[in-house]
Amino acid sequence: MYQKDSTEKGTPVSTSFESESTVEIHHREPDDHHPKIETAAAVEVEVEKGEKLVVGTPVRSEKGKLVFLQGGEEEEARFQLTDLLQASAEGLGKGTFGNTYRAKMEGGSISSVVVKRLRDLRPLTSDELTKQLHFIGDQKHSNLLPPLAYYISQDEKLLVSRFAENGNLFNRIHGGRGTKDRIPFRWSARLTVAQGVARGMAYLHRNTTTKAAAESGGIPHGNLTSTNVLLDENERALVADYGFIPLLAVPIAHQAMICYRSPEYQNSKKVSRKTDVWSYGGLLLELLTGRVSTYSAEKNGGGGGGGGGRVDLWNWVYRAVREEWTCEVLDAEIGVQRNGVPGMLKLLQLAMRCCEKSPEKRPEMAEVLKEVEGIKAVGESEDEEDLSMEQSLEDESISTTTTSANGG
Ligand SMILES: Nc1ncnc2c1ncn2[C@@H]1O[C@H](COP(=O)(O)OP(=O)(O)OP(=O)(O)O)[C@@H](O)[C@H]1O
Repeated sequence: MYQKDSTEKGTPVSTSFESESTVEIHHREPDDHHPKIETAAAVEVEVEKGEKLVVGTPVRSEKGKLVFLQGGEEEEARFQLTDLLQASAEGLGKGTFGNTYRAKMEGGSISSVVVKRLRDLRPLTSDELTKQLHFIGDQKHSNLLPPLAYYISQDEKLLVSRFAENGNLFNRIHGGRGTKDRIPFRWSARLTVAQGVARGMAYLHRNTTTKAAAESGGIPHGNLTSTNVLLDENERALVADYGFIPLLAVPIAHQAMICYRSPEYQNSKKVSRKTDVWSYGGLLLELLTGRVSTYSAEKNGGGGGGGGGRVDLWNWVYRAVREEWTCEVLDAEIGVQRNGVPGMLKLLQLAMRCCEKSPEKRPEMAEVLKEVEGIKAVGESEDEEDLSMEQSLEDESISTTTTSANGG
């Protein structure tokens, strides 16, 4: 197992696992406090006319081994448990499930993977846990980051996924503001991210078209935040960490979604497609305003300082729209791209609809996707014109400032 439990970002941690041949996962009969979780194994969902998706695959009993999930087979040829054992690890942070590390492997054709130590799980049987992990692994879309493999032993429950080269969206939006290290995050790139996230989310929701599937627990996402949207080497948005809420112990699950909690979630503590739509609206507000919601700032170690970066995002934007200073809510970094402003305002309106207090008034993700895909980014040459204007505005120091997540 990991010898040192450090969550400090960038702290090298030596890794070594104990090889174990048996697994002990709490076996407990369901009761009122530990209700049985419906797993996905037997659920068949009609996703489109004539197309059947069988969610959940039979689980092989492979205790104490690195088990590759569907789609991880390619990696199976590229790295094995022994490679992970020898990897050096760097703490990336601590999330709802526990600590997350980047494991850097020597040689081999895959150099880095991310390892999550799952903590505070519900008392699940081994079967329930692995079925849900396979169910999550079965979700395949180019804007999702599925886990590649898992490892379960007496002491450890590890989840392995691809390392996203460009980190998370929170840092992309807020990182390096006011410093020379800031890499501007243009409107067209933000719109592409918004569209990518909508595609990934609409895909997840597509599979909840039957009651049985909805109860299977794999989806909805349940914890969509800007730290759970990762960016690959081409800055493509990858939605991560979906479908885990049903695995978590109840008090821990209730701590999730701290950034983008919808009003009804605060009362019912139940995730749904509509709580996801609210979270997506929150994500759009963060993308458009460059502001950090007070809640995510707290979660991410106080980021968002420096002159009004931290706000109660929803109330602030609602007030702004009511009082007709709409354009002023836009992040100055994109607000100067004048040709893009109509598209930005359309996206802002969509964000507001996603954040309707009443869940029934919120659109479904499929509708959201259609709308966000209908918004066109400005052409590159227009972008360039805007940039020269932006430079002069920057000189007058009008940009809003925030700081990066995790103290970065
Ligand atoms: N596959 C990955 N590639 C690159 N960075 C990652 C990857 N997975 C997680 N991270 C980053 O590692 C850090 C810790 O992630 P973790 O999922 O443990 O917590 P979180 O996303 O901050 O919070 P929560 O789990 O509550 O949503 C975050 O900054 C996250 O963006």
